[in-house]
Amino acid sequence: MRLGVIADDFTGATDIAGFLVANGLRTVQLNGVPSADLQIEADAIVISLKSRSCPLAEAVAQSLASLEWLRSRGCPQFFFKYCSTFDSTPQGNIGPVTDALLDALGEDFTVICPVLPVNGRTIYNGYLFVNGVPLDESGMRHHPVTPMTDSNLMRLMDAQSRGRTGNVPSTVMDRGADAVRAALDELKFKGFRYAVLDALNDAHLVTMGQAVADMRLVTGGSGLADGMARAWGGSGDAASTGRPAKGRAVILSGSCSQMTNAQVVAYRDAAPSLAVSVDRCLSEPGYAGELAAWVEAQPADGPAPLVFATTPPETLKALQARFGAAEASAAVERVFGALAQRLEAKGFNQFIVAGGETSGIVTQSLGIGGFHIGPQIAPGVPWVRAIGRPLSLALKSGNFGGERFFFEAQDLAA
Ligand SMILES: Nc1ncnc2c1ncn2[C@@H]1O[C@H](COP(=O)(O)OP(=O)(O)OP(=O)(O)O)[C@@H](O)[C@H]1O
Ligand SMILES: O=C(O)[C@@H](O)C(=O)CO
Repeated sequence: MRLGVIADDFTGATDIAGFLVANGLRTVQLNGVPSADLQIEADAIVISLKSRSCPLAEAVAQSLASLEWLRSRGCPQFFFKYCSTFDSTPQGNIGPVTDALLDALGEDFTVICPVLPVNGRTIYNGYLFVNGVPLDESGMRHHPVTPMTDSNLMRLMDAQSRGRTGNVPSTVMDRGADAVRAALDELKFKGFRYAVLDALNDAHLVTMGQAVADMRLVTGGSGLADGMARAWGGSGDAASTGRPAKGRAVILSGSCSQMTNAQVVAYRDAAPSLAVSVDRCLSEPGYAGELAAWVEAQPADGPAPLVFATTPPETLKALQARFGAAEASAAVERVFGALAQRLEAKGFNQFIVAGGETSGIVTQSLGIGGFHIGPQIAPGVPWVRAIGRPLSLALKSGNFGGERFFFEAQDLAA
C-alpha cells in the first residue's frame, strides 16, 4: 500500500479516491473505521469518516483509530482529507485532528492545502478562494453548520491548533519543487508547525506534489492528492474494478446547493421526475413506498427517473421555518434511505445521489461497507462499486459537477 487517506466526510472521500484512481492507483474506499480482521489489497485506501462537524473527541478518536488500522497494514504515508472550502470554524476539528495525527506519527510539521483548481478552489498568499471569490464572500459564509467568515487559512488554522502556520506563496511555487522544499525547510526551522501551500493552477499541483511526495503526513483537498499521485507516476487502468455494474438506474437528489438546483432543472424536463414533499416525509410513514412504486413504474429503457428534495434557497428557508431545519432534513434523509432500500429490493442497482449527507444515508441504508473506485464522471465524482455486490453509485458533493451531470453519469455507465 502506498497511501492511506483519512477523510472527514463521505463525498470528500469519494472525491479524493477518484483522483487517485485517475492517476493509476488502485483505490478502495472503506466506510467508517474498518474492522481489525478486514483484508484489502490496494495501492491506496481511503477511510471515510463523518468527523467534519461531530464532537471533537469523537473526530480525534476515529481519526486515530483509522491511522492505527492503516499503520497495521504497513501503510507508509498518510493524507488527512478535508473540504476544499475548509468547512471548519475556530471551534472546528481540522487543527486538533491534524495535531493528533502528527503526534501519533512522531512528526512535527505538515502542509495545509484545501485546493482543487479544476473546481475553482485556489489559494493565494494563504487566502482560500472559491471561483475567484474569497471564501468568506462565497456562499460558504452562510453555511448552516460551518459558516466561513474568514478566508485566511493561516488565521483559521492558528485559531484551532497547537502551532503556528506559515505560507509558501505562489511565487515560490512558480520556481519549482526544490524551491518549495527549501521554503518548507525554512518554515520548519523557524518553528512553524504547518505550512499553507498556495496553488492557482494545475502546474502548481504538479510542483507541490513533487515537493511533498515523501512527506509522512499531508493534509488538504484532492488537488494536493492529484499532484502527489502524478509525482508517483502511476499508470494503468486502475478504474476497472470500479466500473459501473449494468442495470437499472435512479437519481436521488437531496442537495439544495446552487449547482444541484441547476442540475435538477437541466434534467427535470428531459426525464421522469418527482418532487419530494417534506410535509409528507414528516407525516406519512408509507411515503417511501409510494415514491418507490412511482420510480418502478417509469419506463426501464428510458432515462433514469429522478426523485428530488432539491429546492431553491428561498423555498428551503420557508420549509425550514415551517417544520424546523433539523426535523425537515432528518425526515427527508429517512425517506431517501428507505426509498433506496426498496428500490434495491426491486432490482435497481445504479444509484446516482446528490449531496454529502444524502449520499451517506443512502450508502448506509444499502449496507455498503466499502467501494472499488471507478472512472470519474466529473472532477471529484467517480462511479463507485460496492465491494462484493453488483451495485454501483455516483455520490456527488453538493456543488460538484456541471449542469448536465445527471446525463453524464448515465452516459458513462451505458
Ligand atoms: N426540501 C428540503 N427541505 C428541507 N431539507 C431538505 C430539503 N431537501 C433536502 N434537505 C436536506 O438538506 C440536507 C442537504 O445536505 P446534503 O449534504 O445532502 O447536500 P449538500 O450540503 O448540498 O452536499 P455537500 O455536503 O456534499 O456539500 C439533507 O439533510 C437533506 O435531507
Ligand atoms: O473537497 C471538497 O470540496 C469535497 O471533497 C468535500 O469535502 C465535500 O464535502
